[in-house]
Amino acid sequence: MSTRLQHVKKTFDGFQALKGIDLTIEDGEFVAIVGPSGCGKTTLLRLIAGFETPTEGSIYMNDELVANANNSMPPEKRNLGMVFQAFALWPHMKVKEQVAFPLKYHRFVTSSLHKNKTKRVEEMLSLVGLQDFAERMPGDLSGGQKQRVAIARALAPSPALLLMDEPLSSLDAKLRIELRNEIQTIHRKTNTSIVYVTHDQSEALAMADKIVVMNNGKIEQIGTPKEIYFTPKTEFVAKFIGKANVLNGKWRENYFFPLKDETVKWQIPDITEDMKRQSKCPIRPEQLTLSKKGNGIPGGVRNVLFQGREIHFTVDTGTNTIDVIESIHASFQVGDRVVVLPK
Ligand SMILES: Nc1ncnc2c1ncn2[C@@H]1O[C@H](COP(=O)(O)OP(=O)(O)OP(=O)(O)O)[C@@H](O)[C@H]1O
Repeated sequence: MSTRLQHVKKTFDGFQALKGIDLTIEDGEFVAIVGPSGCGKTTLLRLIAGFETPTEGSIYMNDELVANANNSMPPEKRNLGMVFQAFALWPHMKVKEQVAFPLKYHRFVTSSLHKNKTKRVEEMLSLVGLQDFAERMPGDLSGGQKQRVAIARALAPSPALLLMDEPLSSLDAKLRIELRNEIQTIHRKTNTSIVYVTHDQSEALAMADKIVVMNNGKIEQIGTPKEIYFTPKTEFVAKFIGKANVLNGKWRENYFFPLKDETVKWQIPDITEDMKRQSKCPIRPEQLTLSKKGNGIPGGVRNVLFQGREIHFTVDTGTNTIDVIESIHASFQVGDRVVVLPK
């Protein structure tokens, strides 16, 4: 199912939480919504789900108008599944009953799924690796297992759109990576459209077909993970996704001059015209290197963080700090005078 938001605004008691959102989620697409706390991610998801009504603008599902300021189709009439941060399982139901529940009550369940509920429950539990846990109660499951049940339950009626709000944020780091891989596999197998809200940019980069970066109730940029990472349109996107350095300087075509001294001239491709107009150059720490001398920005090493696979350096240029990621063979120490160069 495709979902389209057109000029959607949402105001709560005079506070504008969404300031005009235009977004299309194509059929089968995995869209991640990222942004800092309070930027409007959950509000956007709740509007798509039908828990909130837009103050202005329209929402369409498969070209059918489902919501505008005057009318809003309730959640149960939209063909959706939902998974939230809190596991929200019913405490008195066995795992298999939790997954069977929407097969009885979701209004879009096909008659074949409805007739073969037991088989569908088995299928869903094996999809999330819980085939041996059908008889357990939620209280006897770990956090990761609970979230797997919530995913199986949401997917059982085969919804056309799955909405996930920070589904992994209450799990520990190792489980997050494990379930991240599982959600991707599930997406490949089911091809359900997914809208996935997270404040974790690495989750979005790893999982999504398309990333929507939000800030302050607005969309800053929509793009593939590679587009967002390598060609951020704004300083906010560059810093929020992957923590780029944003250097000030002058541009002449594809040449960037980070200093007044124009002998320091770097050739940098693929920078958006927006950033050039602002005389800024977003550059990733791993795209930079340190040297004792050369055609770069001079500074002093302020901090050295050994990370096992790489070393993170912070260089103080007098006006700014620049982050540089080097291989473990780099041997600079705090206090060394260096120059920063593109690799
Ligand atoms: N029912 C409400 N009444 C009043 N203000 C609200 C309501 N719901 C959300 N807001 C406000 O709208 C803004 C956006 O909230 P939202 O929950 O969408 O942000 P978020 O990006 O999901 O944040 P987080 O990552 O912290 O969950 C916030 O300033 C919030 O306080």
